Amino acid sequence: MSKKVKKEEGQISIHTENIFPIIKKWLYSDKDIFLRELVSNAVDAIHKLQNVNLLEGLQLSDEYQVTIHIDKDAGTLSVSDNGIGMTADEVRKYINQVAFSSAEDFVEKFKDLEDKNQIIGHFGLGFYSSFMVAETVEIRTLSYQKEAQGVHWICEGTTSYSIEEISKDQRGTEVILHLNDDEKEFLDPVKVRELIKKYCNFLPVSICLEGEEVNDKNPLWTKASTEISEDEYKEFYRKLYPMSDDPLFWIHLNIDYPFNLKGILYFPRLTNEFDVSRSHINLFCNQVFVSDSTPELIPEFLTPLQGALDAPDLPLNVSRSYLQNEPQVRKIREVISGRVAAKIVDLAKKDPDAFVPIWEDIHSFVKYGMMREDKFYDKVKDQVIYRSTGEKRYTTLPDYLERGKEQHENKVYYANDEGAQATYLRLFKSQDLEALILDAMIDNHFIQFLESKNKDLKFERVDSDITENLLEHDASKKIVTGEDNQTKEEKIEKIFKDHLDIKGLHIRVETLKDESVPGMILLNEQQRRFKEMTRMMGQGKEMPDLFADHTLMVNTASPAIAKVLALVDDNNSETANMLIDQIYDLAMLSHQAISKERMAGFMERSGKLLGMI
Ligand SMILES: Nc1ncnc2c1ncn2[C@@H]1O[C@H](COP(=O)(O)OP(=O)(O)OP(=O)(O)O)[C@@H](O)[C@H]1O
Repeated sequence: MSKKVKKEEGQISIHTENIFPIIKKWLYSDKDIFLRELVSNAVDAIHKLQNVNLLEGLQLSDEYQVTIHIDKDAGTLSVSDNGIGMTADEVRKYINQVAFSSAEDFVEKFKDLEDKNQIIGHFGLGFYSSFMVAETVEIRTLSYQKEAQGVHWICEGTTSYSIEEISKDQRGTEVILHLNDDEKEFLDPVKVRELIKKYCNFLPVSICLEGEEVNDKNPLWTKASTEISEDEYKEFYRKLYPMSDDPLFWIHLNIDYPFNLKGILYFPRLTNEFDVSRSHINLFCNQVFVSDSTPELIPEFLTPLQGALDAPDLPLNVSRSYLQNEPQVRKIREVISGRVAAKIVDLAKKDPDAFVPIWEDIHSFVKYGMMREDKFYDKVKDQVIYRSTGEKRYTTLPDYLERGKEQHENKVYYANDEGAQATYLRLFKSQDLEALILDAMIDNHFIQFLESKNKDLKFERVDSDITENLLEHDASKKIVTGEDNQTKEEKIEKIFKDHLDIKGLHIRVETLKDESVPGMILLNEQQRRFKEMTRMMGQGKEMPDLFADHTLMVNTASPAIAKVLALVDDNNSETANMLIDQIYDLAMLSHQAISKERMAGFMERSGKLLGMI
């Protein structure tokens, strides 16, 4: 029981005389948080009373509430609670000694520190932060204890305080801030409401401003996922991110061991306006908002995740450097990565068709995550799906390889530009060969990565070589013609080589099963990849020419090639050469790689050829 005080004046036990101005100046930029601190203290006081209530069976049955009151005439803002209250001794102990000695520690520790931003996170500001906006602070409090006497404490922004007994009927504490002249914005209910919404929106106790409850006491993450409908998840998302489209999927975390972590993480629908490079998670500590910029809590590849995380074991004034060095934060990241992987597996297995549109939105992140984290790779690798030219629009890699086992064991044919590689894809299709479409920015790296993970696996772009399956192997077609003892193939090769005098161009003559394509360009897979990589990395430097080395594959099955031969036999080399140029230019055009010089010739020649029909 506290000893009786009539009126007492004393010195707050701080040795650093100028502590108030120093801290005020240092913390100026983040002064809003005083309201969060006071409301958190009020909620704590209510929790303490609830605990005592349970332990001592007091059966205090009031509606617990924190009330914020603005008195414009008096220039005050007050935060009241009907919590546990304080006796005079407790005020001396917790306010004069505890609150102020932590302030003193703070000054001692950081007085030489240059970077002010680092300071805020290190210090539990607590009650003391009131002095950032108020010169004079009063506390009026009545302890829950029987026969407790009301206490009035006042401090006018110096190290002096006074404390005296008052009559107070209602249990609990009222903290009254006499706002400084330049802090009158905190007398505006709109501003105060905005601050409560920001910092205290999900606190578990009613917070009232001007007679109205402002907060949502039971945010969705505090409920069991089994009790929440899909619509409720979406509604909560809209509450956090108004104006956003529905999220793609979400994960509800409810972890008690080895640490406490609750929350709902949403994978958003990504639009052009969405900034994928910064963190979007709201971090809470026991439902008190802490920060919306804590990229350390989320694996880098999951930066787009949105939602709320409540980590009660982390300090309220959490700092960047704390998060970077805290082993628990690493574990949180691992848990999140594991849960996202599990969710992806679940979505893919449960409804493969519904998974497709989700995959289209998330695949780049998943692939990036697989390259960054082995564990993540192992968990999701069998769920990765690829767009395919086959009957089913999407396939997994094992399924694709299984289907093509006879024709191309361990080899994956792919296209990364359906337009430019249309001829090749058509050829593949005509022979019932399936190719995958890997046309995202990340796919170049991802292919390389998959090959390094699976030593037997080879990816070949459809235009990198002519697969055996597309070739006609009929020996009778290789019969020697004419007097010069050449095969038809040798003859065609010579005609093309003699006329197309282009640097780095090789001619290869084949007979395809399909006769519709007279010629196509082949680019060696490894050379092309190497050049593409060099291009990607060598910004500003001279770019390697992807076509410095290329092969024109001439298809003897095509009537156009037969025509070239006939024209040569007829000694009409002028028209034969026009056809050869046209075949080469068309093949280059399909790669969008025809040179400016050749383009003019191509257009002119096309006109002439049309006139000859
Ligand atoms: N509204 C209140 N009702 C009852 N006790 C209070 C109230 N506000 C503050 N106190 C007491 O004063 C102490 C000091 O408060 P202060 O906010 O400075 O630090 P804290 O809440 O302990 O820690 P933090 O720095 O994390 O806020 C509290 O621990 C509590 O015992």
